[in-house]
Amino acid sequence: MLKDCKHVFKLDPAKEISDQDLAAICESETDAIIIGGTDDITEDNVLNLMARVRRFSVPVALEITSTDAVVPGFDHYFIPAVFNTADMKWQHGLMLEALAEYGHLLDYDEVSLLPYIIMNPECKAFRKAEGKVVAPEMVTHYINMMDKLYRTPYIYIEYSGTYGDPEVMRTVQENVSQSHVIYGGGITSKEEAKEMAQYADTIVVGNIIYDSVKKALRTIIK
Ligand SMILES: CC(C)=CCC/C(C)=C/CC/C(C)=C/CC/C(C)=C/CC/C(C)=C/CC/C(C)=C/CC/C(C)=C/COP(=O)(O)OP(=O)(O)O
Ligand SMILES: O=P(O)(O)OC[C@@H](O)CO
Ligand SMILES: [Mg+2]
Repeated sequence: MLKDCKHVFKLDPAKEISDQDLAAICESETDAIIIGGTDDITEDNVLNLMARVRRFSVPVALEITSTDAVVPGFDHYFIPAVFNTADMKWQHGLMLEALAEYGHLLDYDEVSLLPYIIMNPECKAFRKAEGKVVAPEMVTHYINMMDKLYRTPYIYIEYSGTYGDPEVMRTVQENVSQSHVIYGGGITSKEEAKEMAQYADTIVVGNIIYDSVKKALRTIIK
């Protein structure tokens, strides 16, 4: 689903957003909405946000971070897999348990793996997924492993909450051959969006929505 998307907004079901701001986001020229977050994700808040976003025609996907909060009716589902983790449960262990329990309900055409390298050690997702710090000289090796050996469909370079290092993204771009690169983290302006869009196929904009919808809308580059 993200393969045709240059710009995506990520909405957090645990955060409040007014109808007016949500309409501005959903009626913007963004290519898609992902609903997802790390903490306090419940069936209720996912269902509520999905129903509100569904009033608009923008495609909407769910990033599953809790098996208790999987709601039918999304256009697509993403399952995160963290590659720089100290505990493989965050790469495939939880996924395998979920498949053993719920696999019979899955339509694999509507589900994609979302492989992450989490670069910001301060972010919630890094802490939750027991991240291992990635030294700049290791970026190439992660990319070669994921892109050329695992041949993952996507590689999500996650700086959630902080603006990333363009040199790291340049290294990613120079080494990737087939994976679709997603960049997310700290984008708050058109200039930052343009800079990261040079290196990534898709850029994801999240937190700024909750500080200033006006600024968030300016990150849409076409
Ligand atoms: C209808 C249908 C599809 C039914 C399917 C039935 C079903 C339940 C199938 C199960 C599917 C499955 C295999 C699920 C596995 C789920 C699982 C537990 C995966 C592990 C998730 C994981 C690795 C979480 C780690 C954290 C992480 C990478 C989160 C990603 C999102 C992210 C980075 C958000 C940004 O953080 P944020 O919360 O915004 O932080 P701030 O507040 O600081 O901004
Ligand atoms: O919230 P921000 O920092 O914009 O990051 C977007 C997204 O990559 C979070 O998963
Ligand atoms: Mg967030």
